[in-house]
Amino acid sequence: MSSQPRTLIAGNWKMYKTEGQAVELAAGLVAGLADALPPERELLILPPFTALKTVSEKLRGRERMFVGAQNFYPSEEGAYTGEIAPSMLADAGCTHALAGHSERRHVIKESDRFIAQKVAFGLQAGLHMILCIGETLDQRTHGSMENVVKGQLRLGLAQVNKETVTPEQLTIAYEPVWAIGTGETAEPEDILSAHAVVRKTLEEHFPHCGNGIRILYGGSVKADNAAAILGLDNVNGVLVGGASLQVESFTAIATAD
Ligand SMILES: O=C[C@H](O)COP(=O)(O)O
Repeated sequence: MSSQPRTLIAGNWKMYKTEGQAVELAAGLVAGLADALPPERELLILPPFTALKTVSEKLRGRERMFVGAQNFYPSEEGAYTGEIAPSMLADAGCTHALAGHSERRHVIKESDRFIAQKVAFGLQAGLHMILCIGETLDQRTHGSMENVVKGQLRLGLAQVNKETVTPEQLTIAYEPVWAIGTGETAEPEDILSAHAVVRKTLEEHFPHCGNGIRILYGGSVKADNAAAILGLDNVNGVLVGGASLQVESFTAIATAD
């Protein structure tokens, strides 16, 4: 890529917020960030399914503000009780989606193969895909961070068309499982070393565009550590959970400098 990609500030609301609460939060973010979001940044909100449409309506017409889905099923339509298709997400105003979040890997037990299907299907359906990867505490203490990160990346990207994919379509989020929702943020050197592994693997996997694909950090990002994290090499944004659930903290993260 010739120009620097915009920094992505993403808020994953997980299974929080009723529709009314979600719209109130979205309205607060729009009011707080309409004039304050720095020009080189983009904001992405990932609400629960029931609030996608109304949150999208709140953000409609706002520059550099997007709505995404936390999950979907990789099929156009069909007898998949309880699931949702990318076309339905697009209909609700979604432009982005997650795949491989640690809670889906470890709680729902999604496999690397299924995650890979979602990444490829989501891209074909026109969604900007965010592939989440990251090691557990046990894997880290056994010195396996690098192998886990490389493996999840290679497997998760295995079905992506290497010739046609662009940095405008794909983002990676590195989220060490031990730092998610624990208040324990990775140290700068942990983030630097993991993101360097991700970058090198991306450059090997996608020789024509691996250097331009954004890499987000996620795991206990807060208003008081966001600026330092966003200033690190190979950190092109953050994926925020708990601190994205309040207007004040998420606004502070989105404007942190
Ligand atoms: O998707 C977001 C991550 O799971 C991080 O969550 P957290 O900021 O609550 O640690």
